[in-house]
Amino acid sequence: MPGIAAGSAPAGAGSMHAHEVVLRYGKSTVVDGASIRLSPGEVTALIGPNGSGKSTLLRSMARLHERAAGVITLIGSHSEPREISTLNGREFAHEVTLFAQSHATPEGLAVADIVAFGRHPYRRRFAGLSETDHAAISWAMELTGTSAMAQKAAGELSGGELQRVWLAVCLAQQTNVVLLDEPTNHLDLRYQVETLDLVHDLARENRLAIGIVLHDLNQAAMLADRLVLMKHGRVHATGTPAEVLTAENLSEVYEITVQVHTDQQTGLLRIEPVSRHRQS
Ligand SMILES: Nc1ncnc2c1ncn2[C@@H]1O[C@H](COP(=O)(O)OP(=O)(O)OP(=O)(O)O)[C@@H](O)[C@H]1O
Repeated sequence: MPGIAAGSAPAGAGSMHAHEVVLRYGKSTVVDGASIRLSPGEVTALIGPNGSGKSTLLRSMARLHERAAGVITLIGSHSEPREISTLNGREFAHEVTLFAQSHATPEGLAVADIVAFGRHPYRRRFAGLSETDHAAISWAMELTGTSAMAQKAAGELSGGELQRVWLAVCLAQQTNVVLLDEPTNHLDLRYQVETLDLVHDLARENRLAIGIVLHDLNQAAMLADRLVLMKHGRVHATGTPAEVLTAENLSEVYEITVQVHTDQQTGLLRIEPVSRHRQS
């Protein structure tokens, strides 16, 4: 995937603040008073064990899960802070996109037509794609390495290829806030690294505010400016990677022994869970 070219990229400078959010499935509370702030130019990673509430929190920030309590504020590129529930659908879709963990595959549709879904918030009823739409679609496909498969049917793609197509749909939407739920799932080593590099560049070069769920703590240490470590629906720790990725925090949350050291060559934190077979 190539680096980011100017032109079709979003303007940047949006941000989002979720405050004391409570989320439930039926009577069961799965997020209990969590707060998270996404700032322009920064990658904020949500980490934590399975079932700790990361995806549900992200979905509530995308207005896909109703809140039982809490406030989520969006600061758009040129506007005052607004509670996200007060924006109409089109306004919200201009500001926030979500890369979800699972999608129904539109088997017969060509990749370019799927990426065009990302332009939906900008299109008038029955109108074709504008030049701006085409430019945004090409930009998103180039960044995600999907241009060469533009005319292929979705049903002919591998899981990882499809994953990149859905990422292209999000980018074609050209929002200032980007929410990504495990975008490196199913990707091979090359596309894992390239996707993380892309996320980094989108934050740095386009000043997007990015919230990303990651399971791989070494990827989180490499990519994130800020981390939110969750356990049982609550924020256990938040701060820079050095503040959050301590052996103590990780052992408490994952309930195993974890070693943390700084790689001498890269200066990055390396997190290593210790197998019980290696413990003396
Ligand atoms: N559709 C659902 N109906 C009922 N409970 C659900 C549903 N989806 C998730 N949950 C529950 O909500 C809690 C939080 O789930 P969530 O998917 O947000 O966690 P997560 O931290 O993203 O997990 P993972 O790392 O496994 O993706 C879990 O206990 C889960 O069982």
